[in-house]
Amino acid sequence: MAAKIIDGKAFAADVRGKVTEHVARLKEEHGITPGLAVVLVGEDPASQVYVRSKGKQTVEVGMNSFEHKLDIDTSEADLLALIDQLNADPTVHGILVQLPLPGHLNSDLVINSIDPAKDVDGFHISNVGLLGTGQKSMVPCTPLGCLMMLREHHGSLSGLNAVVVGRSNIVGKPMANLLLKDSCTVTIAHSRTKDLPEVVRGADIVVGAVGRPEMIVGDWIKPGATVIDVGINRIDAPERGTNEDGSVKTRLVGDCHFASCAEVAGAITPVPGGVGPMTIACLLANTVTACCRANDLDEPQGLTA
Ligand SMILES: Nc1nc(=O)c2c([nH]1)NC[C@@H]1CN(c3ccc(C(=O)N[C@@H](CCC(=O)O)C(=O)O)cc3)C=[N+]21
Repeated sequence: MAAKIIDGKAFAADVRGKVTEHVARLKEEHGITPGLAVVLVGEDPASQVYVRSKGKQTVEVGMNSFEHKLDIDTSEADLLALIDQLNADPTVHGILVQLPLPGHLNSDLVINSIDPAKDVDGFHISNVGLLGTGQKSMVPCTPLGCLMMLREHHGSLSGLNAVVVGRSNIVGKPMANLLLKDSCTVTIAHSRTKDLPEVVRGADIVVGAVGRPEMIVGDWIKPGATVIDVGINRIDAPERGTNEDGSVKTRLVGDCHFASCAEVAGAITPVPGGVGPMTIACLLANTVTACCRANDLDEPQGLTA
């Protein structure tokens, strides 16, 4: 195995350390405690795990965590009323509505009702437009985490060929905008791209965000390229045996086939332990950034795009 493994867990711990220092300074020098509100509608088990993890880490870095758990059949009006209340609450600097929402709720409408200044996910159309035009915005957490790891590994990204595989609003598109802003030559590819392997072979930086388990294989990777794997896919792992209830055990894999990619790449992020932990760390970083902006204070260095 040739590639350097980029340790997202360690990197995330480092980001949380910086966030902790900033939070302490905001408290001491200004008497302000940043606050993050997380809204979860319904009881999806995976979402519950993420929300718990976010709340725990928010408290660990010294911020206030406000969790709002709503019934699965909550009406759109009630959800919008809660968001209005959080928008108006001066102790809340960041608002995250856990996605996906139940089908009867219009997620575009809900997300766009969040005050853009508190939109720590960076999903509000106003933040999307600001990022797309190179203006100051809230930047989506997953692409921001990927960018931080890429900058740390490469120093400058200027002139590098980046291929983003996946065109989602939450990862692919904002990732492409951030890479463009750092002067990469950017291609957004996806599952229907003609001759996708050949397109990926041209990349110095490959970002896998297509949501298909282990689709990107070593044979597609240019020797020495950096591979950032955003995918989190749970697949059956019969080699691990069965659970007590007789169901087959599972494991997490990325969108990149780790073993074969790692033989060719110069550096690669693992799954788990890569992009995932950085996503939550960047959510905390965005909350501090939002808090500083709301109070006309200098923003933390190195925690924004
Ligand atoms: N409004 C909104 N914003 C989000 O940012 C958001 C969301 N909704 N809905 C769900 C997805 C998913 N997501 C993850 C965050 C951390 C890990 C993470 O830390 N994963 C670990 C462990 C994974 C595990 O063991 O299950 C890892 O990759 O190492 C994964 C996934 C944020 N999301």
